[in-house]
Amino acid sequence: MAVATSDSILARSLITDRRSTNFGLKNEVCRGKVVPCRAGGKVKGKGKGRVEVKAAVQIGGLEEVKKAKEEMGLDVVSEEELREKGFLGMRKTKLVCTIGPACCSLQDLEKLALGGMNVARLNMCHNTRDWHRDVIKKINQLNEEKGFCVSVMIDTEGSQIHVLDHGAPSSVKAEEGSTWLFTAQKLEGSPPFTIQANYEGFSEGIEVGDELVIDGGMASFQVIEKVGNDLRCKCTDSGLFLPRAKFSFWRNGKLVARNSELPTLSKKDWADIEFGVSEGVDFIALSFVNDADPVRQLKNYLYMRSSRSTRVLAKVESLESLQKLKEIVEASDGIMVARGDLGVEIPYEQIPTVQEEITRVCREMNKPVIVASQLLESMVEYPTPTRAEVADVSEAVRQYADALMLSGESAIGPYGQKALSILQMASSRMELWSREENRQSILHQRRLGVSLPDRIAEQICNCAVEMANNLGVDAIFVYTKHGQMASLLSRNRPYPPIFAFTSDNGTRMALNLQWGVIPLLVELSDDDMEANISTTVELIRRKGLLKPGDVVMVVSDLTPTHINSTAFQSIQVKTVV
Ligand SMILES: Nc1ncnc2c1ncn2[C@@H]1O[C@H](COP(=O)(O)OP(=O)(O)OP(=O)(O)O)[C@@H](O)[C@H]1O
Ligand SMILES: CC(=O)C(=O)O
Ligand SMILES: [K+]
Ligand SMILES: [Mg+2]
Repeated sequence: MAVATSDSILARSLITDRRSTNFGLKNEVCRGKVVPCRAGGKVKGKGKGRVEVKAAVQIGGLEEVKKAKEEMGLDVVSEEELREKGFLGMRKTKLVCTIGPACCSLQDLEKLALGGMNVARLNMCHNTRDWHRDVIKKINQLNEEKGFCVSVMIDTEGSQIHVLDHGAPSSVKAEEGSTWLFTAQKLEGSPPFTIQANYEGFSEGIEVGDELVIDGGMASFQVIEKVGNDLRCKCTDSGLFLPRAKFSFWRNGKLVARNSELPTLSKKDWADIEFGVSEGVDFIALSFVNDADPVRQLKNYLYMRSSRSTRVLAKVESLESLQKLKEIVEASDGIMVARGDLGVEIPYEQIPTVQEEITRVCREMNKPVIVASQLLESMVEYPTPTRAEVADVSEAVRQYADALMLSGESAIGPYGQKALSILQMASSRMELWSREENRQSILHQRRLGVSLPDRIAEQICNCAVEMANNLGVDAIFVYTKHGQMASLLSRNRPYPPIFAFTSDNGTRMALNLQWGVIPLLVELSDDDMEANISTTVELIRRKGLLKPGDVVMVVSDLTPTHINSTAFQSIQVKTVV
């Protein structure tokens, strides 16, 4: 298959390559007549356009178009966005909100859904299972009754050395020069100058002279004496102990790595996972993954439980996980760059480059990536973000992260909805900017590498996106069972949005996390691709969202059940009439 430097060559090479069975393409690759155009040229009807694409089938006029079930189509938020901003104006970067006491009522959840929340995250570190169950119930209710499409993620507690909740007051101050006892012994109440750790072995291997850092720099201590398993420490840099403050130990400027001693999946985590499976959550995010083993273990478990539609995300938040990044990405269904805890384990100044690297590896290996923590941290208290926070959000969007996440900003802050609208506006703005930037220096797919197992599907999607960008089509329609083709298209970060039609609800909810993908649940035929195309185009057209002259690129990978059926993998360009 030719990789061309201009759309016309690409388009013609696709059209003339009708025999391309050696590439696994049994169907026609592309239908239509293409004349040369400049990159970014817009295809619209016949007028003065430099490109003319004729639809092989007159969409909309077909008698056999099935009456699509309204309730299964487009979610209300995407529909409204499309109506207001058109195809190109649709936001591509997905938004995750952590649900906490500040936003757990049905009304608050609805406002977040309306504000563009794609995934609701429940952090199992906090609150009771009944509380989490109640939130999940409300989200399901909103999806079913009001036409939203919000996926649910649970985030495990994982094992980490931290300060036990010390009850009121919520924070304790350590002054420089003061001496403190750190212990894992169970104590009555909160004795002064004493800090309780959650893990008995917290001081194993720690020596006098080591530095003990709280929350990655909130406060620092020097170990001056070891008494049994307890540590007596002198405060060298004053600061606060917040609830569940994290410990890290440093020696000669290097982290004394401790995470590998702790299980990634504790008994409580397994119980939380069991809870998540029984509640039918869409994603399970594993905290403190150090290598691929716990990810594989959980995926096997889900397979055995016949809960294959639950996707497993690995949180990268330890030094160890960075050393095993590729195997973790490969084993998981997606990654979260958990910058909060990562900042406890590596020096702050390394976070931006580490984030960029993780984002790059995920895209190369075709796994969605969430950038999380402190995106708009000051909004936990204040109604406006700092300019630096907006710049950080925009940088993550420019890096083409699949999703951005709010933590305390939505869970406990009074300005959660506003924080969400800032993520939404900042992403839309930066997406527009990057699109313009890319038009000038077209991103070559070579940069993505060719590392994926399904090379045919990968190549089809790469070419389809290049063609879609060059032709300036309005939307890409893809028909997919497990979401593979939709995610391969998303990986290329096309200019137009990707409407992914699937008959599998698990696939629909998982695709909610993928950049630029609008997942729709529809009944699809395994054998009749033309019927699928006309049904779905009609679904969007009847809502008044596709107009005559709009151009849709159609990509499919549905495997037919009839051996003689020709529909296989195909790219088609269709003009709505
Ligand atoms: N369900 C909840 N109930 C009460 N408080 C919550 C809840 N979820 C989050 N919070 C609060 O919001 C803050 C930020 O939430 P978040 O869950 O993102 O914490 P985190 O420490 O970044 O995550 P992790 O524990 O996974 O590292 C927490 O410190 C906690 O106070
Ligand atoms: C999100 C999370 O777990 C972190 O940033 O540490
Ligand atoms: K967690
Ligand atoms: Mg964390």
